[in-house]
Amino acid sequence: MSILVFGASGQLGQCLAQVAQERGSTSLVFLPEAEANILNPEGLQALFARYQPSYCINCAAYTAVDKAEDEVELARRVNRDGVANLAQFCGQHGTVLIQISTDFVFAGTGNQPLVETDEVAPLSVYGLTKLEGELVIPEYTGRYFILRTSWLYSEYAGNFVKTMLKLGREREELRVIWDQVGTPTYAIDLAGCILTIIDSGSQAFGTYHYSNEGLTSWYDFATAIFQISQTAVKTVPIRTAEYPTKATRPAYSVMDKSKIKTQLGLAIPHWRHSLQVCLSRLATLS
Ligand SMILES: NC(=O)C1=CN([C@@H]2O[C@H](COP(=O)(O)OP(=O)(O)OC[C@H]3O[C@@H](n4cnc5c(N)ncnc54)[C@H](OP(=O)(O)O)[C@@H]3O)[C@@H](O)[C@H]2O)C=CC1
Ligand SMILES: Cc1cn([C@H]2C[C@H](O)[C@@H](COP(=O)(O)OP(=O)(O)O[C@H]3O[C@@H](C)C(=O)[C@@H](O)[C@H]3O)O2)c(=O)[nH]c1=O
Repeated sequence: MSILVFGASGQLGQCLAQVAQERGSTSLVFLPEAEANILNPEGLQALFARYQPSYCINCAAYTAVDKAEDEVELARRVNRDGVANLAQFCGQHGTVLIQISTDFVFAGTGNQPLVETDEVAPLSVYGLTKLEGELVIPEYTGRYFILRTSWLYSEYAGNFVKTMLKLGREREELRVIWDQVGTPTYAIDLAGCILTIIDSGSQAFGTYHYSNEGLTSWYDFATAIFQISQTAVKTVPIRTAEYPTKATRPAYSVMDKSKIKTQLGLAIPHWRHSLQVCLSRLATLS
């Protein structure tokens, strides 16, 4: 059995490589973007013909949330058209597609944990194009898992935790938004979830929510990062309006994970526990 991983050099792609190695999973094929551009149908056709994959994990995406407001067409090509290309080849080859999506498909105007069937209404170009990527998949295949996740961080690539650690060392004071509430997700845990889905051979296709357990604000998340890493920096809670950004983010994007926990029997770690794991790994790397 072979499992093709697209976007292998990104954050989640690298986490998948780490977890696959830890679990001794040898079926994953990590494809560099030069060989596996999801916007290149000829290249994809050759890869699918060569590997005849049982699963295709799409970690490739346009993820620069603010920049996407100015690069709408590029974001749409990667987040919608690239996904359509993969879904088409998956449909033709009987491959199960595992697509990663985002809490940013929601407007976040509520205050109750979001379930998979809740109304979507993205506030940003990134969120809209990720939603378009979700919607295009069933046009080509019914054999897919869409995993919506939120606030990914890890030892790899750029993310909020690494940004806070860097800024915490450089500055005396940091101002961080406290009126956006969600749940951080350690990308290593998400990678484990993806491999568990594959190992289970589950045919319960559809859309699922996955994050760590619990909820927090960016401010409380930053405070926890500094407390656990023993970084001495003053952290000031501010409102969203005091931190203007090009893209609008949802104010409340906590996702309910009952569906994935029930279907797969998953035990999901609390965000604070996983943050401790990540920070201790980062400390050994520095
Ligand atoms: N990061 C987060 O906080 C969250 C992410 N997600 C979703 O999780 C998934 C993984 O995110 P994450 O790993 O953090 O993202 P990254 O930005 O770290 O990785 C995305 C990867 O996709 C690559 N890529 C871009 N365009 C193409 C293309 N045309 N063909 C092949 N590869 C391409 C990028 O390469 P390059 O760098 O060269 O452009 C990059 O290596 C994405 O679907 C994202 O939308 C969901 C919720 C939260
Ligand atoms: C650096 C910084 C950010 N912030 C705020 C801005 C923003 O609301 C929040 C997070 O900022 P970032 O730019 O790190 O993260 P952002 O790009 O908004 O993260 C999102 O990425 C995409 C890909 C997703 O899919 C989402 O789930 C989410 O993880 O923190 C502060 O308040 N103070 C600061 O010093």
